[in-house]
Amino acid sequence: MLRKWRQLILIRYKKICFIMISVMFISVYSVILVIHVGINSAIRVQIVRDSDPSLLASFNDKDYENISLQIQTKSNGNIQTALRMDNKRLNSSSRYMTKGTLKVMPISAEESKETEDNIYLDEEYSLDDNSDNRQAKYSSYESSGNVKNVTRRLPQAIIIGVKKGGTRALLEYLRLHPKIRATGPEPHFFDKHYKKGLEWYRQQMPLTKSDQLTIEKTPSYFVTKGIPEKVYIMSKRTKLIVVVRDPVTRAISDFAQLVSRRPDVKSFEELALVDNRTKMVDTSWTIIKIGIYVKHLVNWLEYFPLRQIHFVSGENLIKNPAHELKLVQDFLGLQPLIDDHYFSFNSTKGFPCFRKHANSSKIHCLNNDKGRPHPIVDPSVIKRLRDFFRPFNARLYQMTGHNFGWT
Ligand SMILES: Nc1ncnc2c1ncn2[C@@H]1O[C@H](COP(=O)(O)OS(=O)(=O)O)[C@@H](OP(=O)(O)O)[C@H]1O
Repeated sequence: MLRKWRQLILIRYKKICFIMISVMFISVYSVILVIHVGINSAIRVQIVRDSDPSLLASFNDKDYENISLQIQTKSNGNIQTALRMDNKRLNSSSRYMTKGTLKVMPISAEESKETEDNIYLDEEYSLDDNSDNRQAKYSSYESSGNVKNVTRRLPQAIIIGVKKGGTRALLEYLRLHPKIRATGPEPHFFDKHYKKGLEWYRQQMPLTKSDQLTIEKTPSYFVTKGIPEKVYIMSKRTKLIVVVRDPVTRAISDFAQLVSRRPDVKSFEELALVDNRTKMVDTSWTIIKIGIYVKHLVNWLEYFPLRQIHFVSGENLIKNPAHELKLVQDFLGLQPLIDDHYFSFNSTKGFPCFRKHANSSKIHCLNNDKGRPHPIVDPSVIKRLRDFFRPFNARLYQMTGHNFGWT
């Protein structure tokens, strides 16, 4: 009798053990499945304010480490990439603003490599809390219902380059002018979306009153073949602005951005020279090619007279932004309203920051993607690059009648 009971208990015990093990197994599997689906599915965003044409999205699900993603907007049936980021850390407080219907999705590793090779991404479009208000103001006009006398226009002026020259700073400063309306992200119409047509391009532009100028900036235009003709076809009256910077510092800045996305990339010294023995500069490296400004300028001069191209000194835009802004406003035929009162040098950041109104006490700075620390480069390689760029710089000074003072 006792034996029978023992046997019965043993059978029950085995059954209970089996059930417990199964439950544990299923739970562990489910957790793995949830994590897997969570990583691979599109990232969800919360639309914080969808009554406004500018939607503010916040990533509210969880934190993401090293993720590549893009935000696409859909407006009048057109899908546009509003923001693209590589190897970013996103958390619940990362907030991005864009227009239209939001779709946020991770980019495949393959695709993200392609972007890194051809980086013209402007991370400044990711908005920090300070610029949030600015963007809210920027969009409030569109959402105010005061749309009777406004329309979207093709840009009358374009900041066509150069990458890492200070193009974002210039656009943000110009945006302070009441007669200027500017796009937030870089539209990349002439180099990436040309097939979509001018109507698509126009739709990317902000609403403007008849006396306001529409401006966009896409720094890759300056160096991309075929674009001068395309801009000419759009309008031969388009005013062109190029922010130039010492090509050696520009190259290092461009490289610093590359490293921030691809930490495993070769050293600057290795990439800049064909080999260490001959010390020949590798002119096939995009980062070097971009800096031969005069060669790109020649392509533009085939279609536009020099008087229609205004050069901004990237160095002086940092040292004396008000002066450079005065020259740009003159070039655009605008009253020079953006003056000294708007700027305040932030010694911690090492750059000028700005007020939205001349008498406002609140100061706004560009985010940390602008003004990255530069890597230390072997002085002999710097010298080699200076020697390389010097004749091209001299020709640029001669052609433009402007000595930018690069040694
Ligand atoms: N006010 C202010 N704040 C921060 N940074 C400033 C400012 N004015 C000019 N700059 C310089 O702008 C450089 C980035 O240039 P771009 O905006 O043209 O870069 S991009 O091509 O759009 O990625 C950036 O280059 P790095 O310093 O190498 O990061 C800055 O030197």
